[in-house]
Parts: sequence; C-alpha cells; structure tokens
Amino acid sequence: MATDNLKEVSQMFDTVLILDFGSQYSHLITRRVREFGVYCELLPCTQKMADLHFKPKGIILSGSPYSVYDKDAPRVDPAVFDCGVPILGVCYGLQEMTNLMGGKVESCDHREYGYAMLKLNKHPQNPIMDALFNSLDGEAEVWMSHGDQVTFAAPGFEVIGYTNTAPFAAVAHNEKPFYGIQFHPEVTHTSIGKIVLKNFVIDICKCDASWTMESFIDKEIARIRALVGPTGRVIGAVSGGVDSTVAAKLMHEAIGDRFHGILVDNGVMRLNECANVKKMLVDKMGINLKIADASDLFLDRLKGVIDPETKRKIIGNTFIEVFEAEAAIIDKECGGEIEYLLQGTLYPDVIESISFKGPSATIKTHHNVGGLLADMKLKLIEPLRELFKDEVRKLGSLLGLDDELVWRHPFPGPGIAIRVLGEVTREQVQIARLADNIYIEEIKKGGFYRQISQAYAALLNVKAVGVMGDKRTYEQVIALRAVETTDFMTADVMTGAEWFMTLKRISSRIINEVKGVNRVVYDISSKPPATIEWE
Ligand SMILES: Nc1ncnc2c1ncn2[C@@H]1O[C@H](COP(=O)(O)OP(=O)(O)OP(=O)(O)O)[C@@H](O)[C@H]1O
Ligand SMILES: O=c1[nH]c(=O)c2[nH+]cn([C@@H]3O[C@H](COP(=O)(O)O)[C@@H](O)[C@H]3O)c2[nH]1
Ligand SMILES: NC(=O)CC[C@H](N)C(=O)O
Ligand SMILES: [Mg+2]
Repeated sequence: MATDNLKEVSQMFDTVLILDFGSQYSHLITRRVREFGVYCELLPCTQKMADLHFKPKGIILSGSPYSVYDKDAPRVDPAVFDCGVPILGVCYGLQEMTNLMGGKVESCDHREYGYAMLKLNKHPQNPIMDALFNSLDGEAEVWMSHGDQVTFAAPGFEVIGYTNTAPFAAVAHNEKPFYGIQFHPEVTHTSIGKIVLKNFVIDICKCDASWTMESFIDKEIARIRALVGPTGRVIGAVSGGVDSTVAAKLMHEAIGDRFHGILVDNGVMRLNECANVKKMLVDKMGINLKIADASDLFLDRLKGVIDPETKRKIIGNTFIEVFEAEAAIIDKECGGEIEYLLQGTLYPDVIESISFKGPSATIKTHHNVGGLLADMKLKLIEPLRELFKDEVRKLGSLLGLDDELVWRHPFPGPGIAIRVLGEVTREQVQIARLADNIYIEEIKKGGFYRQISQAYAALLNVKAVGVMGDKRTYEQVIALRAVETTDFMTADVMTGAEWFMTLKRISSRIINEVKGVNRVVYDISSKPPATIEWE
C-alpha cells in the first residue's frame, strides 16, 4: 500500500499553524491564509509543540478576550519559539509573546476600538525586520480592538510601526523572524491586512501556495483509496445537501460502487425532494444511493408532539435507527465487508469542538446521523473535515456537480418538522411544502437565490381572519424567512425594494394556490436574537 497516500493534509501541503487564544476572529485568520492558497490549521493555544502531528512552516498567535496578566489567562507553549519557524503575534498574540520574552504589557489609558493610523518605521539596513511590511510605506489605516498594550518591548525587539497612542503597535525581532502587531490584519477594515499576512505567509514563512481544490481532489481520492483498500466498502448518510453530496461524489470517484449512500425519507422533506435527489445523484452522477422510505415511521412518532426539542430528538433517534437497519441490510448483501462510515463534517464543526474554552450553550439539538452512531463500530471517513463551506462548494463545482446542487440552500435534517409549528401532521406538512415550493420557485425566477443564503416558508399554528370571494375565511398563516449570512452563526434579513415587490407577488400566489392559508407574513428578525429556523 502506498503509505504516502495516508498522510494527513497538513503533511501533504505547506501548513501554517494558527494558535487560538479565543478571539472572535481566529477563524478569519484561517480564512485569509487559505485565500492565498496556503493551507493552515487552527488549534487551541493549549497545543503542546511536542505533540504536534506536523511540522508547521510558520506560527500565528491569535487575539484573545483575556489580558496577559489575568490569573487564568491562556498561555502559549514556550517551545513555539524554539521550533525554528517564523512567528506572528496578533493583538493578544503580540502581548503574550512580549510578556513571555521579557517585555511589559499593561492596561492602557487610551483603549483603541476601531480605526487607528499606523505609521511605519522602516529599517532598510535590516531586511528581516522590514519583511513584514515589505512593499508598504508611510502610514495606513488599521483596525484595533484592545485595552492593553505593550509598554516595553522584549529584548531584541524593535518598533516597526506605531500609532498616536500605541508606541509598540508593531514590533520585529532584530535577528529572528518574530513579529508582533497590535492591529487585526484579518478583518477587512485593515486596508493593509492582506499584504501583511501575505508577506508573512509567502515571503517570510516561504510557504508554497499550492493549496487549491484541484490539488486537494487528487490527493484526497488517493488517500481514500489507500485507506479503504482494494475491497473495502463505505456507507454514508446522504441528504442531497451540498456537504453530503460533495462527500458522496468524492467517495464515488475514489471507490465507485463500493460506496453505498443511504437517503432517508423522513416524511418531512421538501416537495418532490427524494425524487429530485435521486434524479441528480443516481441518474446523473451515477452514485450508488438507496432511498429508504421511513416516512410513516417518522410521522407516526411525531404524532401529538409540539415541543421543538422533543421533535428534534425523535427525528434524530429515528434517523439513527433507520440508518442502522439499512446499513445492516447493505452489509449483509455485500457479505459484511463494510468497515467505514462517511461523515460530511466540515472545518467549522471541528473548530467548534476544539475550542479551549469548552462547549458553548446548546440552543438547539442538531441531528447528525453519523455523529451519534458511536456503537456502530465503524471507522469514520471525513473527507471534508479540513474545509470551509465555500471550499466545499468550489470542490463540488470542480467535481462536476450542477450549479443547482452546488448553490443549494442548506436544509436541516429535521426538515419541515421544525417549520410546521405545533403538531406535525401529513396535512400540515403538505401545506408548508406547497408554500415553500412556490416561495423558492419565485426566488429563483426573480434571480435572488444566490444572494439569499437560506430561505424557506414556515407554517404557523395560528389562524387569522380574511376575506376571499366576498366570504369570511379563518385560516392559517405562512411566515416567509430569507436571510443573508456567511457562517450561519449570525444572519441578517434580506431587504430591498425589488425584493419587497417579489414578496408581495409570492404572498398572493401562496394565498391563491395553497388551500388552508389566508395570510403571509415576512420574518424580519435577525440572528441573534432570533435564530434562522423557528424551532
Ligand atoms: N434525509 C436524510 N437522509 C440521510 N442522511 C441525512 C438526511 N438528512 C441529513 N442527513 C445527514 O446529516 C448530515 C447533516 O445534515 P446537514 O443538513 O447539516 O448537511 P447536508 O444536508 O449534507 O448539507 P446542507 O447543510 O447543505 O443541508 C448530512 O450531511 C447527512 O449525512
Ligand atoms: O442539519 C441540520 N440539523 C439540524 O438539526 C438543524 N437545525 C438547524 N439547522 C441549520 O443550521 C443553521 C442555523 O440554524 P439556527 O439559526 O436555527 O440555529 C440553519 O442553516 C439551519 O437550517 C440544522 N441543520
Ligand atoms: N483583541 C485582543 O486580542 C485583545 C487582547 C487584550 N484582551 C486587550 O484588550 O488588549
Ligand atoms: Mg441538509
């Protein structure tokens, strides 16, 4: 077996290590570096260098809500400074580096939140010190967010940039490639941010910019083949959503029909969803996919249930039951050779689970078929666990997926069950489905689908009075949701005059065409404080 193919991504590409001290922006640093075509991994600041599974080409220390002099402040492993690779400290990262190497950090009188003018202090006689601001000169607007600052630089460090109130806003060591900046280069408000990060990653760390989805495909397919072996089989839950479809396509490219996808029809899918997914994945892409119709089972179990969390748990548990039963059938059919389970885990899920601060509060129980199959004794394959959603979309395009699939809005596992408020019955699901179908159809027709990150129609469990054909009606209300977001953690409602006219048209179509609905409302709440789904 070609053991080379079993290497992890960080061993196949030049990799920058980003140590996370809990800043809001740590993942943004990761994004920016990857945008240059350089692979990077975000790990908690508690990572010990001795335990690191790869050799980084450079290390970035992130910002943090802590102050270095706090009793419980997160500490960097001092061994990072002995790795022999360039280091860039950002905000807290600068402060921690200064603190550790013998300088001084103090709470400052002039806290800086927002824009500041950074004046560059060039050192033409010392190319190491000048490398971070290479090609820059004079002054630049940068974005700051700090209440502490360096008041004495650590020995060997000199000023390469300052603001009116921060004399050590940027420092560099005069012999080693160690740099610290008080401003945030990862936020778009810092005009020179990209140049500074690129100077660090490409010029100083000398990273090869070879992290592209093209190179990822070949390497990942080879890795999957080596992992699964010439006869091994893999099963996976495939919803027709972007993540699981891209993962399934990659598996199909790697091992053909030895990948067995299972689509569970839970009775709360969108209108014609299962048939559409089958058409695209099976007929068009040739993926080995079985549709398991368990709609009666799901809907029976949901009878009389109105509590959102109970609905989610019932669906999550039933998913697992059905999936396990289907997996056992497939296993039997192919002689018990299934060893692996495919999961569509993305990098944001990984980042969330490695936070050194521990798990955050549960707002909603998210179903995740694979994640709960702990006792299935299958080994996991997660080909997307290094990727962000937009990288997955790029990958999907390169793998030849239709635009329609690549740009699909996410659809939650519990589906329409959490979009029918109150009890979920076949009739209620059908009303929500028909309204949703009209809504999405008109969004596409109006050319808004790509701009909107997620849109759907929810059926409210309230009745309102209306008048249709001179007669009084007393029927239910549809709520339309359309949000713009990049990470789905926060979201803004879609607005605009043209959009409003489209909404009016949609409202009239829904009321005319969907029986049982006499009123349509538009949900204008942002997230937070609301969430994207109603339940
Ligand atoms: N109806 C279903 N049948 C089989 N597996 C499902 C179904 N719904 C969800 N899953 C599984 O649960 C995982 C998580 O669902 P999730 O909605 O987050 O991802 P997705 O459907 O692949 O993509 P998207 O986020 O774009 O909807 C999926 O990747 C898939 O493995
Ligand atoms: O696969 C999923 N299983 C779930 O249980 C689930 N609940 C919410 N979502 C999706 O997550 C994003 C954020 O949703 P909320 O703002 O409602 O928490 C939105 O994109 C939601 O559609 C889910 N996806
Ligand atoms: N953004 C940061 O990293 C802030 C660091 C530290 N908490 C300060 O206020 O200065
Ligand atoms: Mg989905």
